Amino acid sequence: MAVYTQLSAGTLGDLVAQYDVGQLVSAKGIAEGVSNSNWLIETTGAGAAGDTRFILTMYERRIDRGDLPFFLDLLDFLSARGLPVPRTIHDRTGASFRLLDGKAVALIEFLPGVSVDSPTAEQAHDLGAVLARMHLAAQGFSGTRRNDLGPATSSRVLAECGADALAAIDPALPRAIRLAREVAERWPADLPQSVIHSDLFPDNVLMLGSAVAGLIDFYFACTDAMAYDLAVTHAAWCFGEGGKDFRHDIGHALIVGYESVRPLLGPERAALPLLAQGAALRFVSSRAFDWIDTPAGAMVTRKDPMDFMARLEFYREAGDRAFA
Ligand SMILES: Nc1ncnc2c1ncn2[C@@H]1O[C@H](COP(=O)(O)OP(=O)(O)OP(=O)(O)O)[C@@H](O)[C@H]1O
Ligand SMILES: N[C@@H](CCO)C(=O)O
Repeated sequence: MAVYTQLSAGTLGDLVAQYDVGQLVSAKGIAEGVSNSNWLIETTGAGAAGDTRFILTMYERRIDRGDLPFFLDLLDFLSARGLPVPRTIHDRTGASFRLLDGKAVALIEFLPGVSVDSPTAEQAHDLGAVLARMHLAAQGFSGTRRNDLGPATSSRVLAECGADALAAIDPALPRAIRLAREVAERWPADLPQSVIHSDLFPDNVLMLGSAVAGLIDFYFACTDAMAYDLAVTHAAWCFGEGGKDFRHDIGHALIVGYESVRPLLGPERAALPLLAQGAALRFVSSRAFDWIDTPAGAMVTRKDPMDFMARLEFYREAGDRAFA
């Protein structure tokens, strides 16, 4: 479920009329996603581009409205540089978002493509290349945003969850408290940075055949190490069910694809095993926090932190071998 707010046809029609996109034809709630409400909007089309399909997003929670200009300007910046990123449709006054019943809403370009559960090596190679192109392009973006989900945060969040609450999820989970502290203490501070996506899971990538057609959901984008973004993507894409069954072919293709555009520096490559552990802990901590925070009967599917504990243990044990 990801339509938290019901909007009447009249409200939607009035909203769409604020944009030069033609008249509202239909609006369908999109089930995927958990953070925001999303609708697929169809219109009669207008304006230079003549597009008739759009995504309407209502920002429900977690997103600080002060960050919206950063996220939406970033989409426009990357799209204008030829990256497969949806641009923001600006309203007739030029604004990239509007307020509706006190909540921010934005109309976003619709991109074709489907999310894949189990990528091919070709898809992983293209994803790596697109990620590197995005990093290089984003170095020219003037906005900055601190990563508020870095290793120090993971460590603090897990400690605050507490060993007892973590053990209630799984007896092996409290160990994450110590591991997160150790990773945070060893975290490299001087790797080259750009604006990174930092949440590039399969559900945030739209594929057409073996090529990436869209990168979406930039709402965790922040200024941080490019190699960390590669490590997040590696952790998100290269494992089977439950974080088991590492797929070396996918990891290899991802890194080769990335380096076909932007070769890694020596210190970046050397840091990958640690960065991947930090990436795994980022999702262990946010998932554990959400698990404890979400009542069992809530209509939101809780994501299992143990899927990323399995990845963490793999990266600890495999070291450089995971990135060969
Ligand atoms: N620009 C786009 N073009 C085509 N489809 C899109 C676009 N943006 C979003 N979608 C569709 O809407 C779904 C939900 O979007 P998204 O993942 O951004 O949801 P969310 O609730 O904001 O994020 P989260 O993944 O954090 O739950 C996506 O899975 C995709 O199917
Ligand atoms: N992609 C994340 C959710 C957003 O932080 C996860 O799978 O835990």
